[in-house]
Parts: sequence; structure tokens; C-alpha cells
Amino acid sequence: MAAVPLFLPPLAISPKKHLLFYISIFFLIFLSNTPFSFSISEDEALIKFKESLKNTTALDSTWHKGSNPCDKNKKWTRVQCEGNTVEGLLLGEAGLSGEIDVDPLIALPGLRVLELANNSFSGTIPEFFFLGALKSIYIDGNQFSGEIPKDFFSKMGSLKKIWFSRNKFSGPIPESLANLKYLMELHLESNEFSGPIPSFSQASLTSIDLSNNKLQGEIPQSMSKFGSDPFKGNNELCGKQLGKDCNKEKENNTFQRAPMSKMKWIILGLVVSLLLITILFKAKRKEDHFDKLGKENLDEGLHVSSSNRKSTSIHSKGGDSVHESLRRGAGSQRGKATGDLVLVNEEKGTFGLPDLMKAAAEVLGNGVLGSAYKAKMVNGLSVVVKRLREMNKMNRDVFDTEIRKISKLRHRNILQLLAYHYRKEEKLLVSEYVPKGSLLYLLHGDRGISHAELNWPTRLRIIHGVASGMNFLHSEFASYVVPHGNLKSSNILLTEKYEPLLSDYAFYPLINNTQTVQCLFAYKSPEAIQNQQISPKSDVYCLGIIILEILTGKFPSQYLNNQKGGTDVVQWVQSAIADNRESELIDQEIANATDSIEQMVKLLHVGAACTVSDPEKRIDMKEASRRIEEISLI
Ligand SMILES: Nc1ncnc2c1ncn2[C@@H]1O[C@H](COP(=O)(O)OP(=O)(O)OP(=O)(O)O)[C@@H](O)[C@H]1O
Repeated sequence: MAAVPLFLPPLAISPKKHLLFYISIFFLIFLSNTPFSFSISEDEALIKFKESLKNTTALDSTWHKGSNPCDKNKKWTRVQCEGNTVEGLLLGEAGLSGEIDVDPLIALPGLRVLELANNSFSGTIPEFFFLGALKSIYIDGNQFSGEIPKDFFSKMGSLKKIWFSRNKFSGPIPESLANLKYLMELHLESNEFSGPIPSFSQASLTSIDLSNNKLQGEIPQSMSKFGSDPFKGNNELCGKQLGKDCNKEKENNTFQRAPMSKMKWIILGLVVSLLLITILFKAKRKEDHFDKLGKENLDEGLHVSSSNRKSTSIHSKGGDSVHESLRRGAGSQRGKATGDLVLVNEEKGTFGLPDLMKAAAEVLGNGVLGSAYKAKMVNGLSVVVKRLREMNKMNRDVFDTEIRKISKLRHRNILQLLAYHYRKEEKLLVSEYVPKGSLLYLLHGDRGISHAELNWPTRLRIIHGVASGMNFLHSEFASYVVPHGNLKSSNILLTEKYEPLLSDYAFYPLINNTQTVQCLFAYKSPEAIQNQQISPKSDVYCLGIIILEILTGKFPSQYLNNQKGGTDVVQWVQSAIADNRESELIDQEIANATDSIEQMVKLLHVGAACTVSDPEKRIDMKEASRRIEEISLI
């Protein structure tokens, strides 16, 4: 049979697995008209998979044999569905361990995303190559070790995103990775990979990180566009990016090992002394600073330094400063050692109200929902404290329940809540500070380096991430009136690597009913303006605005209350589509990527479909994210 060579399994597997592989292929070929679920249903497959894992308490409450994992009303937790088919397993940070049995997952024909990040899995890499249709695989932050066979990925041609970082993989980077046609993201950082880097030349590859391994030799020419960061922490790598001439490397090594001359010793001595003096001086100044903060802030309320570094004190409408409020909260409420701050995520470290009170603070802004402050704590952790003005007067238990639902979410494009504070008259949400700031700022505010870096691949990556986060929220909060409710570019934060993080989501149940119209951007959708109706489709409208904003580079008039100023991006795009002149709308700063104009125009059409005025005729989030996912770099 001519097709047989195509179905050769990767070499490095046991004879038993060879047999299993061929049995699977037999089923696929001969029963291709029969759903695979005839042999094993999706619920059975998932239960079997779960049985191979340990510490599955995160799944136990909903994963039950005999029920439909994709049931609209009782969907299994951490299962992502496309209609009635399992499309993704989002099992990150679930406390899981054990030996992953991949076999049952073969019975999930729609499986495209497998996320097992930040668990406690160990041992050699499981046989993921049986899952040939996977598009994304995330196993970062585990204890996997050993070599990955070089042809491991050769039958996984659909893979786009591979995150294997923060494990203990060793040996060479598998060559088959370099042949993945659609690869977009490759993260292998913080492992023990050694040997040379294969030549990655895929145009689709926009995000790569190989830092902190033991890689050796010259960085391939084809990878010069990635700069130096992805290669740092590999002592034996050389190349232009790292400022290490490969030819001179050997010489340099010899030179470095040669005994130092007397003069060099003297210079080194001077440098070290200078360094020591600087460190001592800084430490002294820091001590003074914290002493001052400790005394003044505890007694007089929060003193903040704004970006122009003027010291000021921030007061709410009632004249109360955040610090003052925190101080009273810490003193008056039932609470743990952390005061009355409830920590919901300890990955970034533990802290309490006293730490926040001692932190150096800076005002970030005063949005419609409340004010946001950056607080840099003594332990170095920077957080954002959001003081919510218009929160429902719900009792503590109801508030706790809502916030805990939010805090359980784990997705790479969702900003993680770290802690919260509840008092009748004060509600604070604490999340990690994201240094690059918001998309709004980078697109319209800053004309510096960060703005220049918003090239087409980066913008597409941001849209992909936003769509993925929104799709996730719509699946997790499917029963909510509006799962995000407040999607706009100031609520999209960007990490150092321009990975978008959605913030201020799922607030709809928390906000005073009388205030939602003023507070939530979903209320700017046409259906809300015309008849005060919002629905999950209002989120789709907001996503459409983001797409149009990113592609045109224009500030949408929709963000303004009176819509005076800015550009009516919706109207503009509709008339351009009618006149067949879509490409004219593309932001000049990305339009130079002429090879990609077709992709940009395609995306513009998705933006238009998301902003159709009648919600009945508007596509839903699943369809929007599917169409966005389809658009990749060429
Ligand atoms: N975790 C964070 N890291 C970095 N910057 C943040 C963070 N959270 C908020 N910001 C930035 O702080 C500023 C103020 O945020 P805030 O959420 O108060 O206002 P907003 O997003 O403009 O309006 P809204 O209250 O409607 O959400 C914004 O520019 C926002 O992008």
C-alpha cells in the first residue's frame, strides 16, 4: 500500500507501541466513515486518561463517566469544546502528577490543544506524537527530563505552538522541530538542551526562546531576526547577536584563561571597590526610604510617586487614601497573618496588607471602574492594586464566591488575580504588574521602540492571544450575561514578549446595576445603545473593535462617550469593504509587509464580521476565534 511509508511511527518507541500505532492507523483508514467514538466515547477516553494521572481533585467534581464532557449546561471543567467535540484540554496548574497515558487521547479526534503546564509531571517525554493533529502543546513548568528523539515531531505537522520551557530536558534539540511548517511559537528555555541549534527558517515563527540551556556553536544565520534574548544563558553559543565572533571565540577563551597582568589586577581591584561603594551607598539610601515609608504611610495614608516623581497623596471621593483604608481594614477585620488580604495565588510569593502598606506606590490611572496603583513591595514584587468604586453591595460570601471563580482561571492570555480585599465600603483587587503596559498605550501613546516593535507578526500574535483568551472566557463563563464585558485596548496588557493578557474581565455580576452602563465597554455595542441589551455577542463586538484598532492603528471613536474625536473604525471599514479598497486602511507602519496584505485584509473582514450591528447576524466568539486562528503568517 503506497500510503504505508507515510505512517511509519517515530523510531524511538517500543515494539508494543508500534503495534498500537498500526492498530490506530488501521482504524483510521478502514473506519474513516465511522466515528472513532464507536470504539470508545470521549467521556470514556477522558476518564481513562484521568486514571493515569495522580492528584486529580481539580477534575473530580465534573469529570464523570456517562456524561457529555461538552454538555452546554454541565461542561467538564478544563475541557474546551467545539460544538460537541473535545477540542482542548486545559490542565495547567492543576496540581497533577503521575505517568501520562497518551493512548486514550487518540480517541479524541478533535483534540487540538493540550495544556499540562505548571504541574508536577516527571520522567521522559510522553508519546505525544500519537496526537498528530495537535496544534498547541504546553508542558512548560514540569520536571520532564531526558532526551527527546530527533524525529519526535515528524508526524505532528500541524503543530503551531510548543512550550516545553522550565523542565529538565537534555540532549540535542530535536531536528524534526525545524521541519514543522506552521510553527509559530517555540519555547524551550530553562532546560538542559545541548549541542548545536538546528536551522529554524519558518516564516511563521514569531516567538522563540532557547535561553538558559547548554547549547553550543554558532547561531544559525536564518535566526538573526530574533535578536539576542532567545539565546542568552548558553555560555558556549556564539554569533553576531551575542556579540561573540565564532572564529575568535577560541582565541578569546585562551586569552581569558591566560594569567592576568599586574595592570589588569589593579583595574579589576578598582572596579570591584567602586562597585562595593555604590552598593553600600544605595543600601543606605534604601533603608532611609523604607524607614520613612513605614512611618509616614502607616500613619498618614498612602504617599504615591506619580510618573513625574512628585510625591503626592491619593484620596478617593470620600477623602480616604488607599493606605488609610488598608490600615483600617487590617485592624478591623477577621484575618490571617496577611491582614485581611485574601491570597488566591501564591505563585509570585506571599504578601499581606502590611507589605502593601510599606510599598512604594505610583498612580497608573483612574478608569471608569476605579483607580489603579502600582505598588512595588520590599521583596521586589510589583503588583497593581485596583480600587473598585462601583462594586455591588453584595455580602462577603457572595463576593468571595465570584472572585474565587475568577481566581481559578488559568490561561496564558488571562491576567491572574493574586489577592483581594473585602470590606463593605472597600474592595481591592491585586494582580501582577505587567511592565509593558497596555495595548492602548503602545498603539496610540508611545512612538518609541515599543511602538516600532508592533510590526505585523507581533500584531497578529496579539490578536491570536486576545481571541484565545476571549474564547476561553466564553467557554469558562458560558452562563454569564457577558463573559468579559469590558474588552478594550486599555484592558489588554502586554508582557515583555508581547503576549497579551486580558484584564478587568467577568466583572458584570460585581458592578452596581445602576452603573454598568457607564462602566462596561460592552455597553457601547449597538444593541446596548439601542435597547440596553447585552449578551456574549457584545464581547464579540468589542473584539471586532480591537481587531480594527490594531489593523488600522487608529484610535476608535467608540471608546469615547460622545464619539467626538477618534475614528469611527466600524463605519470606515464597512465603506472600504463596499468599495473594495480595504488595503488602504491598513496602518502604514505594517503595510510595508506587502507579502502579508492578503492576510491583513482577511483579518479586517473578520473584524467587520465581529462588528455587524445586528447581534443576531454577528458571528459568535467561537466562530470569530476559529477564523482568527486560521490566519497565520505566510
Ligand atoms: N496589571 C497591570 N499592569 C500594568 N498596567 C496596568 C495593570 N492594570 C492596569 N494597568 C494600566 O493602568 C491604567 C489604569 O487602569 P484602569 O484599569 O484603572 O483604567 P482603564 O483600563 O483605563 O479603565 P477601566 O477602569 O474601565 O478598566 C491603564 O492604562 C491600564 O492599562
